[in-house]
Amino acid sequence: MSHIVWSIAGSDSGGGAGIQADLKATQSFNVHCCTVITALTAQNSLGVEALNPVSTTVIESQLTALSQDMPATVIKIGMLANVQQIQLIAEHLTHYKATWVTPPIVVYDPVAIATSGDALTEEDTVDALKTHLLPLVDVITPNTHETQLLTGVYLIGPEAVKEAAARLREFGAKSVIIKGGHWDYPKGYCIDYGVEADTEYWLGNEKIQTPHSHGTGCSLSSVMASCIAKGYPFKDAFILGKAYINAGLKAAIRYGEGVGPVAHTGFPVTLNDYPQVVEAGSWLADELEFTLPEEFNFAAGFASIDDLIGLYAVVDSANWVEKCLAMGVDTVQLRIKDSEQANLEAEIQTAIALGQKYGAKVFINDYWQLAIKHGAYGIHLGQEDIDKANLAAIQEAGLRLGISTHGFYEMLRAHNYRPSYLAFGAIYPTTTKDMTGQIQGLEKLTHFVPLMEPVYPTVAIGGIDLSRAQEVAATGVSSIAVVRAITEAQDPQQAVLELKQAMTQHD
Ligand SMILES: Cc1ncc(COP(=O)(O)OP(=O)(O)O)c(N)n1
Ligand SMILES: Cc1ncsc1CCOP(=O)(O)O
Ligand SMILES: [Mg+2]
Repeated sequence: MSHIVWSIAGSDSGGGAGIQADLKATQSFNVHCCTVITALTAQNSLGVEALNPVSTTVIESQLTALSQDMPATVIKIGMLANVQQIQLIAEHLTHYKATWVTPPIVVYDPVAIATSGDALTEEDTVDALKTHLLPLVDVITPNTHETQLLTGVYLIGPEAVKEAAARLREFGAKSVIIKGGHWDYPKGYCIDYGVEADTEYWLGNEKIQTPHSHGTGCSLSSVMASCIAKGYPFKDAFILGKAYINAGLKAAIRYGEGVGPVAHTGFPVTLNDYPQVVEAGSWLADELEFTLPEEFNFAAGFASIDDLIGLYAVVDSANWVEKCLAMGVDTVQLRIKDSEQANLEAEIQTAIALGQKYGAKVFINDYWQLAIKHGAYGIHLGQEDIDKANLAAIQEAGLRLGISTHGFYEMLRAHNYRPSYLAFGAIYPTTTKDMTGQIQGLEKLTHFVPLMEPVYPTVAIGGIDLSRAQEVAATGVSSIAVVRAITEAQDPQQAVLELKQAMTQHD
């Protein structure tokens, strides 16, 4: 599907920030970017020489032309040079949000100061931003300085960052990301904070040492706008923005005598460029003095899987476990969702014993205590299950651990635990489980696999049948997990044979 992002921002004659950066960043994510230019800045690598704001009449004519023919999925706002511009943009956003069939999502990167330290507004715009613009913003992405300017909160530590984010939400911004590029806490690290609805999260990565960071804010918010336009959750959009910037900083070179622009290197393909999800119990969390929720324990590094996971059947009874093993399915998971089921423990025990009898890999979903008690080959846990399970006990017992992920945030979170495999889904719509809002699609799988497959076996799950197995396998994923493609097949044995064949015939 084609997506349109509008960038409402200033032109940077030096080509490193503003509209010029936005066009390169959106292009890297194959998103079409329309532009509404608010100022023609005269700047180079050494600084800003003139602002040259565009008149509100000219801005309005650009908005009118675009709104008549090319409405945006996401509107990204950067430099607004004066109060009149802020008011004009706010009026138009209000109108779009009230009248468009699909109201646009607004991403605001509050550009006030250039990397050089020069001001990028004609006057003090803080009050106008708070009154007119912030109530229309879906996600705001200030850096340390911009946060302090907008909130008056000095960011001396994690609690202050949270307080500043809460202020921005009081002004009306629905979600807030406070970028930590200018912090140096813990030393040598860059820590970012995000809050949306009732969830908050922290990301961290080692600082990339380069003077050439011009245009990072504009580029990051444009990547976010592109990913949000493609339907990615805000968290995932931010993670991709971070990874994009990290890769770009590593590749940045000097043009001119001063600060060079961040490089634009396409979709981030190197895991090392991605930030860590700061997980309670991890080293970074300890440094930031985050406390562990009670009874939570962190453990990383689980036993590896002996051979290929291959065709992975997910079934709801020991009887089906046996049928699958007899048919030559490589890996089987017992997934019983009714915890009140009378024979639950017996079913688990039988499934584990069958795995041993066939010398096969049998995973138990959810019931980690029973899996340990009866010596299962492995356990499969979802993201919510991780917080409740005793990971150290699973690790000590030597059981393999598979973790479900739905997107880039969860992928990085799961990576903290160094599990035995990572599952990604749902790839397609499925009737087996309610996955509303969590359908990943083949494109995301195509990005996920090369990032993770060098580290773990990867598993694709959700809506996969014979007609789709080949295209899924073509992503390089090592395993395909299915429920209905086997359990609802007219001839399950034939289905197993054909699925296995499709998995090897994708090249
Ligand atoms: C191989 C595989 N991948 C994902 C899941 C889903 O697990 P989870 O998120 O724990 O959800 P439930 O299966 O418990 O509903 C899975 N079971 N297997
Ligand atoms: C358990 C699970 N987790 C994500 S999708 C899914 C169900 C997959 O079932 P099917 O293969 O029938 O679509
Ligand atoms: Mg589960």
